[in-house]
Amino acid sequence: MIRTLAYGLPRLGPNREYKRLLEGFWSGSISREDFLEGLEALEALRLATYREQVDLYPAGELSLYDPMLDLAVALGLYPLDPGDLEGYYALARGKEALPLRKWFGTNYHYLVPRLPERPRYTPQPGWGLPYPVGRNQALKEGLPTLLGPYTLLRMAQNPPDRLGAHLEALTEAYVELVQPVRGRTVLLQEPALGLDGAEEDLPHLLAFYGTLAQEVSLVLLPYYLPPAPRVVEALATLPLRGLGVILAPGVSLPQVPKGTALVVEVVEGLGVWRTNLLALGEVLSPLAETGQEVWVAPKAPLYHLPWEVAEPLPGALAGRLAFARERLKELALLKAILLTRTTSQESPPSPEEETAFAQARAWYTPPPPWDFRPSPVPASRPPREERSKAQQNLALPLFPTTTIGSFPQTKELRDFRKRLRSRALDQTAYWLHIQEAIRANIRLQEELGLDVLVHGEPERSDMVEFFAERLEGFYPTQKGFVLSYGSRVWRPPILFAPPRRREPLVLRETLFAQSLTPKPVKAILTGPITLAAWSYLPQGVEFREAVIALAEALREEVKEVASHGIRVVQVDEPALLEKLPLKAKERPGYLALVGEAFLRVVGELPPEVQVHLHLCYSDYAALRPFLEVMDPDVVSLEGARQDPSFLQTLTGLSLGLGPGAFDVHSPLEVPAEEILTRLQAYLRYLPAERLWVNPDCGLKTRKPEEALANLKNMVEAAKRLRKAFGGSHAHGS
Ligand code: MET
Ligand SMILES: [Zn+2]
Repeated sequence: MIRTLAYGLPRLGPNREYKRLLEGFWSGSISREDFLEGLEALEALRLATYREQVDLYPAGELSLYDPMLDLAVALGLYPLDPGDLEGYYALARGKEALPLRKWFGTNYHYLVPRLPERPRYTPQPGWGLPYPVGRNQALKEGLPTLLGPYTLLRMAQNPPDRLGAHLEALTEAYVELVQPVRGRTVLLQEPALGLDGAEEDLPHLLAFYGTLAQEVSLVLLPYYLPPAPRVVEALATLPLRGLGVILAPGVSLPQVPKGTALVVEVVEGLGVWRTNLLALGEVLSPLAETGQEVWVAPKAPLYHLPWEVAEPLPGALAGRLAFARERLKELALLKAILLTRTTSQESPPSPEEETAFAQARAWYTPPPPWDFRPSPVPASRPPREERSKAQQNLALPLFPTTTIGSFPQTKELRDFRKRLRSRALDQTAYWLHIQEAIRANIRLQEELGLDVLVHGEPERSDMVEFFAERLEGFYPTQKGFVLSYGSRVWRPPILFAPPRRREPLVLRETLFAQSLTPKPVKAILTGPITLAAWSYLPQGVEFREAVIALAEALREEVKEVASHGIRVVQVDEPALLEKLPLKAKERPGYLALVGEAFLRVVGELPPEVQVHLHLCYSDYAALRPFLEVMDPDVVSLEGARQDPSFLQTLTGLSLGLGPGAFDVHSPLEVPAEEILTRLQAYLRYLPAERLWVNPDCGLKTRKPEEALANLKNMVEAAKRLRKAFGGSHAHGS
C-alpha cells in the first residue's frame, strides 16, 4: 500500500493571516473571540489544503506561537490555567520570555524551555492533546501530533547529562497526554534523533517509544538529519505504526515488522526546487513491489517554505519551483506513479497512468549547469604587525568608537522604498532621499564625536535581500514569506545561478558618505556565509560552492571600494556560528570553508585597509578557531547581554575587539556610567589597546531618539575611559 504523509504546512497561511491575527490580538485591535475564531478558520483552511492532496497529515498542529512552547506548557513546565492566553504569551514575548534559539540550523527560532531540576512532569489540562486550536476537528480528522521527549531534552536550556530519569518521568507524562486520543494513530516528531549522541541514548529511547506504542498507534518521525544507521536499525525493531527514514545517498532502508509502514522522507522541505519524481519512482518502486507499506513524506516540515508559488516568475525560474503547497502535489503525483508501477507492469498503461507519468515528466526540468570557476585563493593577508603599522594612518584614539552599520529606519524611508518598488518614485528621486538620509547620519556621527563612521544603511530593507536585489543570479521573491519566530516573517531570496555584480553593491553609498567627512567611513557588506545561509540555494549546488561564488562576487566589490580610497571594510557574518554543523565530523570542513571564504573576500586588500568582522549573538564558546582562521583586524560582537567573562575564551588574540557597549535590542537608555562599568569589565580580559567601543549590533530597529541617547552615553563613556588611561594616545599595537 502506498500513501502520502505531509506535515508542517505553514501556519503563516497563504496571506500571512497568522501574523495579522497574532499582532491584532496583542495590540488589542482583535478581541479574544475573534482571534480564536480566526485561528480556527486558518486551521480549517490548512486541513482542507492537506486533505485535497495527501492521505495523512497532522491535526491540531497550529501552534499559538511555537510548538516547543506548546509542549513545554502541555508538560507543565510553566503551569498555566486552561485558556490563559495572556500567561502563554508572557512566556513567548515580553520581559519574562523564554530565550529564542535557531532550530536545527534552519532560520526558524524556537523558544528554549527550561527543564525542571528534578525530573517531574505534570501534564496541564487544556494545553495537551488535542491542542487548543483545531480541538474539535482534531478528534475527527488527521493525526494528533506531538514533539517527542528526546527533542525536548536535547533542545532545552539545560539538557540533562543523563536522560534516564527524565525519560522515565516523561514516559508517564506522555502516556497521560495521549489518553484523549488513545488507540489512534499519533505522529511523534523527533528531529533530535539525527543529532550526535542519539546512539548512546538508545536504550532509554527504546523503552520510551515501546511504552507509548502500547497506548497509541505510534508513527515516529525523525527529520532534517538522518539518524545514525544503528539508531534506525534499533528503532526498526519497535512495534510502531510507522517509522520515518530520510532518503539520502548511502542511507539504506531498514527491515520493519509487519504492520509498520516505512515513512520514506523524499521531497525537500528546506529547498525550493521541484523534485524529479520519475527518478524517485524508479528508486522506490522495487520497495513498493515487495508489498511493504510505504508512506511518502517530506524530509522536513513544510513551514520553512512559503505557502505556494503565487507570483509570476522570471524565465529562469518559471516551472521550476515548489513551495509548501506544491510539495503536497508532488507527494500525490509520486503516489500515482508508484501505484501504476506496482499494479500494471504487465498490462499496457491505462489513461490515468499515462496522465500521471506525463504530469510527472512535465513537472521537472533538470537544472542548468552551475557555471562557475572560482579564481585561485589569494595568499593570506600581510602579517598583523605590518597591517597595524600601515593602519596607524587612520589616526584612531585609544578605545575607538564606531557603530555596526545601520541607523534607525524611519517610516518615511520605508515609504520611499515602497514607492520605488511600485514605480511611483524613480531611481533619481529615490537616490536623493537616500543621500539626504546619509547626510543626516554623517552629521549626527560627527556631532557625537564617533571615530569610524558609517553611512547608516538607509538603502537596505534587509541585509540579505538588499544584496540579492543587486546581484545577478538571485531572485528576491515578492510574496515568499516564511515565519522566523512568533509573528515575524522574512522573505528568503532564491539563488539560482552564479551570483554576479550587476551594479556596485555598496560603493555609491559609501563613497557619498566618505565625501562628506574627513573621518574614515566603513564599507559594510553582508558576508558570503550569511548570504548563502539566509537564501535558498541553487539546485544541486552545495552550500560550499554557493559560499565560494558569493565570496568572489564580494571580492570584486571590496577591491573596487578600496581602490576609491575607502580605508575600512566590514564584513557582517551574523549566520557564521549558527551554521556550525550539528554533526561534529562536519565541523573541520566548515571551519576551513569559513577561512577560505573570508580570505577570498578581503585577502587582496592592501595592509592599510582595516578589515572588520561583525558577528551577532551566538554561543561564543566555539568562536576562537574562527577568528584564528579569518584573522580580521577588528571584530565586533553582540555581547552586551552576556556575562563579560565570555571573553575568557578570546584572550591572547591580537585583534581589536568590540564586545558591545550596549544592547541594541532594548529601548532602554543605558547611562554612561553603566557603559563605563561594562567597558571596564571587558578590560579584565583584554589589553586597553585592543578594546573597541561600539553598540552590539545595528541600530535599525531602534527609534532615532533611543539610538541617539545611547550613542551619546557610549561616546561619553569612551572619553572617560580614555581620561582614566591618561589621555587619548594613538591606537596601535
Ligand atoms: C544582524 S547583523 C547587522 C549588521 C548590519 N550592518 C547592521 O548594522 O544592521
Ligand atoms: Zn549584528
